[in-house]
Amino acid sequence: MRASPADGGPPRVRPGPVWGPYPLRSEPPPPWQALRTRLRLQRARPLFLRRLQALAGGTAAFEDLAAPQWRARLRGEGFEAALMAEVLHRLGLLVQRELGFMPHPPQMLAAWAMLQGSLVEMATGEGKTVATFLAAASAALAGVPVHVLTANDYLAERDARRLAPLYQALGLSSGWIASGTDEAGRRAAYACDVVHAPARELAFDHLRDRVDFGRPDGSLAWQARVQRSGTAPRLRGLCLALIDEVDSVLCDEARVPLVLAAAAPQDLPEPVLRQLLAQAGGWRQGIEFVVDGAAVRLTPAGRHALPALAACLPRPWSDSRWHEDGLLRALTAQHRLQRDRDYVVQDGAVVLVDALTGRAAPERRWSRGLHALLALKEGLALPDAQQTLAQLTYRRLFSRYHLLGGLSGTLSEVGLDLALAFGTPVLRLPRHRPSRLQLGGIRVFADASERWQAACERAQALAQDGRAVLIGTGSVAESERIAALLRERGLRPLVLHALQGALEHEVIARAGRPGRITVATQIAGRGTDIALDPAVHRRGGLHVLACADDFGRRAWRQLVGRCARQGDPGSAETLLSCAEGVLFRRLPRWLAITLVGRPAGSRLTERLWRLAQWLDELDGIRARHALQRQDRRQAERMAWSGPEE
Ligand SMILES: Nc1ncnc2c1ncn2[C@@H]1O[C@H](COP(=O)(O)OP(=O)(O)OP(=O)(O)O)[C@@H](O)[C@H]1O
Repeated sequence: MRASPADGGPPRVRPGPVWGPYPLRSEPPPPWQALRTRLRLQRARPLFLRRLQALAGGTAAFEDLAAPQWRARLRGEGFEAALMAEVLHRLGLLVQRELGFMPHPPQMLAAWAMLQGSLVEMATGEGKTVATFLAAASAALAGVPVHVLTANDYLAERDARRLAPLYQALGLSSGWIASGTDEAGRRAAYACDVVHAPARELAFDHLRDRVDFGRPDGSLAWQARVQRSGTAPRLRGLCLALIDEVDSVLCDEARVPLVLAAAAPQDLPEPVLRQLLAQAGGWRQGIEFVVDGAAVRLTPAGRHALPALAACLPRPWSDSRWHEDGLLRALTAQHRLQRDRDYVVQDGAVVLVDALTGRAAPERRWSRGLHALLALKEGLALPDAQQTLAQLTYRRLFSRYHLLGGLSGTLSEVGLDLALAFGTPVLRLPRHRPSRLQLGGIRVFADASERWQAACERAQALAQDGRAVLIGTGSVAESERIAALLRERGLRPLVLHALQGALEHEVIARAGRPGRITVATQIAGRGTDIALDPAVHRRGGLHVLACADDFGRRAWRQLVGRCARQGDPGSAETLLSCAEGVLFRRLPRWLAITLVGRPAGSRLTERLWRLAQWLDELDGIRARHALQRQDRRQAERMAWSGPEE
């Protein structure tokens, strides 16, 4: 393991912590900290920008940063505005040499604000990758171990590979981790000054350290355990996290528990599971049970039928409470979870599809027998059961970092939520260049088939005109459906979804060509940078067709943000069905139907759709805070026993 900063005396990075051998913050900063940070940023911002301006056209060179006195100044003075302007200007010169463009002032401001403990909203396509590099390199020069966290393997690898020569030029080491990285590779990456990793991988490595060495509090007992084990912890502490698409990680994924599990013998006998599936298969939706959002509930008729069915099972499974619980799960497997929407079958196993990103998540499993029920439903071999070793949520993990920074194009909707949870303000930065996005409004259709037909017609017309088209859908199944309709018209769409994994970058590389139609789930909604062919640029750029019934406001903004990036031209329109998704769930039926056929620019449609999305977001915020409270209570209860973080 590489020496921690504490070995050579802790860097005096202000504001911030004294880095310990494996430092952890015991509690997240209080909410009022957000206000303090915001005021500090507001006060120092003019000075920072003036300094930056004064440096432009000067004789500074990025090679200066290799000199020990710059590192010493950063360690001693911390990330103060005047010094940071000097450092960031020099790092900008390095970016210019390696990538061919000078970072613009909002990118520099974003980097500085993150090092002050702020989250930053920068419009999609404004260059968050470079802003993150500027912050990561500055902190690494100060001797702080940096974790740059992304939503998935593809983005971690893409950014790490692209930025590696820049880190190298500064004499810094960098590494990256993906889901397939082996133990030695992980250890080598964590020993680097900057490591790029998907948030999930880092969280699991932290959990593994927790299981191997106990609570990493730097105490003598902990140090003794580390020494006895003969190996070192994988991570060098939770010092600075820079999270790309921070709202996705801290809000959308906040409710997904990260469970470190080991294989255990299957405790549910296969014949019992098969019987439950058969019983659930004979039940009808609306008669014996109803599907209510994500949950399945029994109707009075269903309850009435329970005792007779329970009696068919052997003891102890015929116990009424166990049977009801098992049957509800079997109903979920039979009727609520759908193949190619909620899960896919890969290499003879059921693989969960992340509802947010549309990506396959092989490391995630449904608990309490549901995964086994799905495998049997699909005629696959029964998977091993899992035993929980440790568990954690992203909110708990990231509240343990000494310094938390992050960027996203969509933060304003959740600014208050994040300030309350992490004590971090959200700084909104202006666009560097005015947006050339042409928003084509929203059209509502009576049902999904009508909408898909309209989307096909529109995509065909635009493709014939030499534009590139991106159609955003809500699921793998929807993507396949519209792709089939397009093929019937003699078109050859590219399809980007959960089943492709490694092919993702190839699809994205071709998506900006003239006449190209790409169909994608939310997989394309974040971080995807579609390079435009010059011919497409001349024709008006990429056109996004958002067929986004279930998209929240942020997911929709991210999808639309795939076009009109960095001052490019681009356009987008939204096609909704009032028979499903957020309009169906949140508006009375009669009201949703009145929106069908209204002109695309209708203010009423726009307002009602936004209201419906806002109600969904509000429910999400409530649920996240309830979970966080529960998480804290659980952690307090379990503090003595070890497995929870
Ligand atoms: N200062 C700059 N000048 C010119 N081009 C830039 C600049 N900064 C970044 N870019 C380019 O802009 C494109 C978008 O950058 P990037 O993918 O980092 O954007 P983003 O803000 O992360 O987008 P998203 O929100 O969609 O993830 C990239 O091709 C990048 O090379």
